[in-house]
Amino acid sequence: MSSNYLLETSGLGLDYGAFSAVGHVDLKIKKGSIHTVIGPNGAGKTSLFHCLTGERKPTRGSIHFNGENLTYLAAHKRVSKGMSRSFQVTSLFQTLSVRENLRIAAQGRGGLNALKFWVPETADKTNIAKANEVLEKIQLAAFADKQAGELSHGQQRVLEVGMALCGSPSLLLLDEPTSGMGVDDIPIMTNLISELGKDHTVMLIEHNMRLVMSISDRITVMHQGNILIEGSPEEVKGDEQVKKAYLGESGSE
Ligand SMILES: Nc1ncnc2c1ncn2[C@@H]1O[C@H](COP(=O)(O)OP(=O)(O)OP(=O)(O)O)[C@@H](O)[C@H]1O
Repeated sequence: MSSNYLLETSGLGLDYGAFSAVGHVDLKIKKGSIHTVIGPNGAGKTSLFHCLTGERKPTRGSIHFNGENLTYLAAHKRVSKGMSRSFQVTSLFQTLSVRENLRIAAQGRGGLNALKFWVPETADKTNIAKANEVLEKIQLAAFADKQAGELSHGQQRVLEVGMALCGSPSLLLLDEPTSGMGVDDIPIMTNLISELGKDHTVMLIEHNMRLVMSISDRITVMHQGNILIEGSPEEVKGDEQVKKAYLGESGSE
């Protein structure tokens, strides 16, 4: 496997019964890039994402990460290999402070440790330091002692990304980071992902075309379970096949 790529799939596919949600996907994500997967509704983006995170076992093909085959590795073991996905708003601890949420996420780096009540003092100091570092990065330091449930929806989505960052991932996987966000909050997420892209490899699924076109290094367009094209934002923007695939799509801007 070429060392240029952090993640490579080969012939990756996922069937739901007789239906192929993902056909044969060869996805290559370059180290240090922001790589976005787009496509019309039902194109198979989320199914592909779930194969990458380990939430779904692929029906065929392989996934190599850092040169290692982890096609069938459990989701929590992928986290310890350096793959981290954003949490869902529903998985935030609403009545705990923003800092506590981050500390718990940092504690969970080794898997299910997040749920342990007793943590050695030195490890806890490291987790608190990580939480504080991430607080700065996601620009929520001013809200550190607020309950997560008191944040705006947009800030909660930012906190989800922060929780994924607490795992110090080499690959950050984001599933529609702006979904449900108000238009005023979208630039905050756009800037955050763009900033994170400076020292992380980021793979995301996203519908907001303004965000996609402004921050992506590479874009993979999926259609009916397969890759239609992969290219730079400019290449994708002008592609006739892509326009055709999106015809009749109202979910994209
Ligand atoms: N659990 C499931 N069982 C059967 N079919 C499913 C299941 N999950 C998804 N599908 C189907 O697989 C296809 C791909 O769905 P998927 O959610 O991966 O697409 P998507 O590109 O993420 O779409 P969207 O942009 O709407 O989220 C769709 O036709 C969907 O109806």
